[in-house]
Amino acid sequence: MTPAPLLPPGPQTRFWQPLAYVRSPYRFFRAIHARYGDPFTVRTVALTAMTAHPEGIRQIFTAPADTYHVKLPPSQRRVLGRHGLSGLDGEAHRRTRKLISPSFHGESLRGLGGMIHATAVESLAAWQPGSVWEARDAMRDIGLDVILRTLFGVEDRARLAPFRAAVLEFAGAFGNPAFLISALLGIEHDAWPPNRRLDTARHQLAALLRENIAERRATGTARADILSRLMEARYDDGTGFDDAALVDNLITNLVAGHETSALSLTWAFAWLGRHPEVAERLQREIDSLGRDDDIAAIQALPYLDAVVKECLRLYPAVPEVVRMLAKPLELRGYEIPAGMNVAACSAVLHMDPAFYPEPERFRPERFLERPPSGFEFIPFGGGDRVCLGNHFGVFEVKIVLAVLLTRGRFELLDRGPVRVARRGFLMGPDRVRVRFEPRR
Ligand code: HEM
Repeated sequence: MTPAPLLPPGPQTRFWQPLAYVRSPYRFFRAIHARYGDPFTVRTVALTAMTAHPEGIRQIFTAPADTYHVKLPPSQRRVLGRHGLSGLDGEAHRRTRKLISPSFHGESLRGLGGMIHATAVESLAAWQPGSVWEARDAMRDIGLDVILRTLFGVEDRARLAPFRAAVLEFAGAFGNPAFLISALLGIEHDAWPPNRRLDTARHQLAALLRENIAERRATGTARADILSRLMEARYDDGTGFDDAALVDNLITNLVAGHETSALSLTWAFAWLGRHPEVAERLQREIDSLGRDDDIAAIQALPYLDAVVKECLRLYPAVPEVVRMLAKPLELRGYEIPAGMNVAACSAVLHMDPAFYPEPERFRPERFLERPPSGFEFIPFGGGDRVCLGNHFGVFEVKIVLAVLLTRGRFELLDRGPVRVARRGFLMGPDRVRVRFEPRR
């Protein structure tokens, strides 16, 4: 009989761990790391060997692609579909990513700046002076409108309403706690109400997207949005995405992209309201531009860049980046067997005083004094599956913040200790109420 492999140390309890993980992954990972060292083994959704050390993270992110495979659980397939990037692995993933990636980077991204700017300006114009809003809701509305314009290409006012309703219903269905709990428990029946609500919502959204695609195929209208770019993209053999792949990739990006950016913006309000000295320095830098529609100038502001990174560092929306092993992997002296998961733990790495002195403090200056390496700062994951929207997300957050701070004044009403809450699959700040006054 072959001996069981020696895994990194970790607690032995079976039931307490998933519960503690679901309640607060930050507290859970930090406590276990402090007790057992690095790497460590935990039982979250599955048995997982984790590291928060840059060397271990390098080993995970630079391993050959065939070290890992993707097995989307049925609940995730229900949300993302069968033909989107997240469900692919190996060569199929590499090929598809190569085809999609240019639409989210470089020239294509620069072309989207005007749409994001217009979305932020229109949202702000609708707010009443003195109104109080929950930052998460307001930022989510902006995030959804950004998606509708940049990804789906919906600009026509008359068509916005049904699209917005379909996206909101779909986002509500996959973020519904009842759906998340049933997904964790493996309840997959089509007739189960949370599953049925999700299927119906996805079906309606997909129908609108297919209609939009068919119209473009018929009229051949070329536009600056991402859907147009995806429709024009070609593999080396001259073929492109069929409708099913277009729809699933648009929906994948909607799921992966709308709430993550909105949570980063919400964190910005939570932190700036508690740190007036940072808010003043940022305001001076943004005001120095004199206008808020010079997209290239906004992107080049060093302090704005540092503020956005510090918001991404403290409580990363995805506290651990997981890979499923198809082959054994050497992780800091341990051989982790195929079938297990490995994970890079940003929740612990981003709090390591060796890289981030006084890690609990919100201090954007740290990114100007000592920019971290790619294995010391991982809010977007890394390696072959690094977030497809890493540039898009930061680009969007910077434009929206620049517009809001140029045109508005914001007073944070909830100034107590920072509290973090689960937001579906993600983590984000709890209760960030803000009072708005126009500046000009
Ligand atoms: C601040 C905003 C965002 C954060 C913090 C974030 C974070 C992440 C993380 C941690 C991953 C997993 C990466 C890995 O496994 O190594 C990921 C994957 C992904 N993200 Fe993002 N994301 C953000 C914005 C976006 C946006 C705006 C989009 C698209 C519009 C997007 C699309 C995706 C996609 C498609 C994947 C899967 C990539 C693949 O499997 O190849 N994300 N994101």
